[in-house]
Amino acid sequence: CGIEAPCTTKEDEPNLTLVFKSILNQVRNHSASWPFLKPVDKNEVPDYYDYIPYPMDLKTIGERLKKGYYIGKKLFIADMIRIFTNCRTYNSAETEYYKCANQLEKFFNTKIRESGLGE
Ligand SMILES: COc1cccc2onc(N)c12
Repeated sequence: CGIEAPCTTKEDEPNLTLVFKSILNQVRNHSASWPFLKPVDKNEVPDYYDYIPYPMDLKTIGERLKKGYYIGKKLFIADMIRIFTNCRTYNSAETEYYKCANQLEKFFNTKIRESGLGE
């Protein structure tokens, strides 16, 4: 759907929630997703929230998806990218976390392209 080919009916509109759900599940199942499955635990990492004002994780994205928060692709992509940028802000480049963020972002970008959500 777009200006050149407007959606004729509701059915034509790609069911974005299904697409986001599929991408989220594939990202969650990736071997590099383990640091990002749930919010960083303040007890484990006491200063994390001093450096990261807008935390994000895959569990939170799943909850937002269920609530219908992602009415467009930009909101979904922004939350996912925030996971990676937060991780690269808090962790230095040689850490396992930083490497997981880069690997997972590469995988995510591929899924976005494959799904046709990319530009
Ligand atoms: C378990 O995840 C962590 C533990 C400790 C520091 C962290 O920065 N970014 C993370 N995802 C992270």
